[in-house]
Amino acid sequence: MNRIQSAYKDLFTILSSTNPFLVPLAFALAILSGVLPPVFVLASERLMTDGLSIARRELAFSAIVPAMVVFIVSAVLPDLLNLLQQVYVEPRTELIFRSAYKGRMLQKLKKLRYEHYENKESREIIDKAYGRAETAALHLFPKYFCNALTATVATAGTLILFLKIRWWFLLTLLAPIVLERVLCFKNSFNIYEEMETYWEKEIQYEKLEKMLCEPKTIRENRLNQSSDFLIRTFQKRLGGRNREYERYYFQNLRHHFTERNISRVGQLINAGLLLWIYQTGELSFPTFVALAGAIFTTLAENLSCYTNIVANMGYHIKAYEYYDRFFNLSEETYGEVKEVPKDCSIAFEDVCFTYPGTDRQVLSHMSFEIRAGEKISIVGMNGEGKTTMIKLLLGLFEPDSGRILIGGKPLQAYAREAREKIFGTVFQDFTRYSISLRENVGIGDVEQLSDRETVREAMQKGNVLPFLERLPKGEDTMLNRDFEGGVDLSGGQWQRIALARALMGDRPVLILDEPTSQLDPMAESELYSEFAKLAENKTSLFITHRLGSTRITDRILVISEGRVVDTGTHEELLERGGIYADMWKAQKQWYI
Ligand SMILES: Nc1ncnc2c1ncn2[C@@H]1O[C@H](COP(=O)(O)OP(=O)(O)OP(=O)(O)O)[C@@H](O)[C@H]1O
Repeated sequence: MNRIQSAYKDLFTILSSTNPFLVPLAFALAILSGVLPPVFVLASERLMTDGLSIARRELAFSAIVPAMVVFIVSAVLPDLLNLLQQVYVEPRTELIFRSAYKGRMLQKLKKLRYEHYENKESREIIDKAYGRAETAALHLFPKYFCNALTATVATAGTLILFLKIRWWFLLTLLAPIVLERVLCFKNSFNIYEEMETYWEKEIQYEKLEKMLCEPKTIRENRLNQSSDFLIRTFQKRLGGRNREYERYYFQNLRHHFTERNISRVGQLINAGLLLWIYQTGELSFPTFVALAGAIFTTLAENLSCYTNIVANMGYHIKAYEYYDRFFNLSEETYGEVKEVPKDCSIAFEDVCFTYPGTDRQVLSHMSFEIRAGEKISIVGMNGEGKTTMIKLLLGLFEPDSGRILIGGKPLQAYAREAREKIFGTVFQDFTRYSISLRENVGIGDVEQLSDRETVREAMQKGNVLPFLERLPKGEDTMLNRDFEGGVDLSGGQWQRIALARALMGDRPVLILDEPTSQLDPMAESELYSEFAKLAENKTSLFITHRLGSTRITDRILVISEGRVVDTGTHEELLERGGIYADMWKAQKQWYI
């Protein structure tokens, strides 16, 4: 109950701060829509009474006109009010909620600890909250709130007409629907819980479906002729899920059937009671017909609408639980040190790390030191922990034990603004933003985004200029084909843009994770010969599988099983033998 209250408080605050007229308008429409049904019952009774009097020539025909007008207005107006609700209030509210909720959630996403994005449980909370909160809000208002208001007014108005005949109609009319809804209320939560258990399975086929629509996948599928196999896999997953739905609904069919018919039986009983009273001569024929009609129409519709809302509200309040849990997810924490260290030495002291939600220790007592300004290659076989080590160095994850020091201070000691200015990074799976080329580079340091000279300098260092000249609008060309006139680039060209982006802001630590994997031999060779200049005055970490390239750095760290197992220059490591020498021998035979 408290959650419903606070949800509504929040919704009304959002709406009134954006459009102060929307809530009063929705209230007015809802109340007027509720007043009209009992008026319709009265008008139809009056119409029949007057009609019979006219037939008996007791009244002139013109006497029926007022009742006829009220009858027509009360019959037609609800549809018009409903239309106004559907074409104005609901879409307008939807837009307001979308802006408010998306805005808030994006702000929270920005601050969230990065580890939540790679953690299954947190991912579920994020996805459910992000996908459902807005829909839940829209159901709570205007749908449920206004419909409940209309139904309450309409039901109360119609019940008064029955109470004037017998007080106990209050019990006989309400008891069946209350009983039905108590059962449905309980069951609607069960349906929700049932659906929750299948969420993971739904994700499995939804992700595959999304993948099947992507150009990258379509291209590979055409070549491998794997489309049919993957479509069959998708259908198998979807079919399995549908069978679970069917089984569930079949199991509950009898249950639903019994529940949903309690109110129908109640309607018949109440119509019988009304007939019994009519037989005593206490009711006129028009009153009997109008009220009997109300039992099966006005009253039935409004009571069932009202109670349906109560039943389904549980579903949407559950969505708010995810919304609350999302906002309770922990955020990045920062320290007090606001200055970027002058001496950007790096030290890992006995660092251990296991990804949240997994058992395997990926970094195991990792220790090493890198002096300020030193250029280091990091090598090792696949899956040994190189990228994980970088994620910890960037503060995306925190070690389970041990310390990471930058310039002699723990990483956590630095304030956000300082930490953001320490690292320039190119990840293996860098992002290809659908914005202009200049912006793609410039967002490496947003403060300098509008400084064309600085952005151009970074482009030059990243070797972007040679292909920039060939683009239709030069550096203002939109990249990716999501926009009209957008241009797609080759993998290597994108990689050069990512490198230029990392060079923005002249950050003291440069981290390059496989930066040449997509470059042609000429561009790769150029990057190696330019490396000393690119990394000038910077502490640099260069993760690579191309062992020859390690000679551009001062020293190599060899990573195996989550720790540094050897360090030295290319020549020293070859002489000493070991993992590096073995990897070099294996690779050399194909190049020399
Ligand atoms: N988000 C994650 N959650 C759980 N385990 C992960 C996650 N990311 C990586 N791992 C695991 O951590 C181990 C080390 O991965 P990492 O990416 O650090 O290796 P790497 O040395 O960079 O490999 P490569 O040379 O192939 O890039 C792998 O076994 C991988 O499966």
